[in-house]
Amino acid sequence: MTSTNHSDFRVAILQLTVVAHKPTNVAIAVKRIQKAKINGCTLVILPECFNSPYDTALFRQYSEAIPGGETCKALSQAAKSNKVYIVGGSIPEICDEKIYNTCTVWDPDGNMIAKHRKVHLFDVNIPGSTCFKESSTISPGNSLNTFQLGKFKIGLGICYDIRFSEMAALYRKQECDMLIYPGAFCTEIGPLHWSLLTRFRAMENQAFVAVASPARNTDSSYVAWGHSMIVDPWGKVIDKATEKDMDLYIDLDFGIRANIRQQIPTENQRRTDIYDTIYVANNEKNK
Ligand SMILES: NC(=O)CCC(=O)C(=O)O
Repeated sequence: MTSTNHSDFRVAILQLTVVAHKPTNVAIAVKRIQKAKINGCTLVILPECFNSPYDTALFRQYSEAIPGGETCKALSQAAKSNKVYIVGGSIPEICDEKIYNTCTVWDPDGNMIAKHRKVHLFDVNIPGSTCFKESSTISPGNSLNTFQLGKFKIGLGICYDIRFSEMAALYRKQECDMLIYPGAFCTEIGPLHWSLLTRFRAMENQAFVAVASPARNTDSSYVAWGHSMIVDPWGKVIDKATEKDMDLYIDLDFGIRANIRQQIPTENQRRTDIYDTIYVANNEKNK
């Protein structure tokens, strides 16, 4: 479990305050990306719905084409002028009249190198707490998506996607070194599940996991939990934010991932003969 002072690269998680005015959200993101670059970061991660309130009634109004819309143009330019990789949180995307909750990834030349549409939509009904039906306006994505940062492979999910261990396991199977989930848990569920899920996905997949939330804004209809964080492959929280508007800059040493995979080699110890039939058996039963 030893760690060294070696850093493969420095990552920034920008916990931005999201307001109703889209150009303000985008301008603030661009400024903070520049600041992350000045602080030596190679990869910058933005929160879920960083250019729009997280509100089903507003997603269509805020939506834009990818990659032709104004937010993508700003992210592409910011990546290019600062020579950084950007995981652009998520934005409401419009395509063929459908709306998606979509994350874009930009390389230091300003090229879009990946795009992930939220696969699992946040439809929950907890009486007296949280009722949200993302599927009332958002359509789900149907694919898993990764990108390469040098020799490291990174898998993408958006918020509610983190609850589905199968998705993370598939990324593990694709040998992802890190998983990134822009997310906006609410203040009711966040305290119990946000950190737990992040640590669990990191520990069970022996990968770094970063979650990036908007800052808490009590003026918005949906109040985000905040507490963006990054967890190492042992499940240890390397750094975390409070609920406030703030940025994290974290050095990542991927050697630690090789260590845990060697020391606790669960990857080679899987009894797939027993449990990989779990859904097959269910499907057969339901026929
Ligand atoms: N934006 C989301 O998907 C919220 C997910 C969430 O709060 C959860 O509890 O899961």
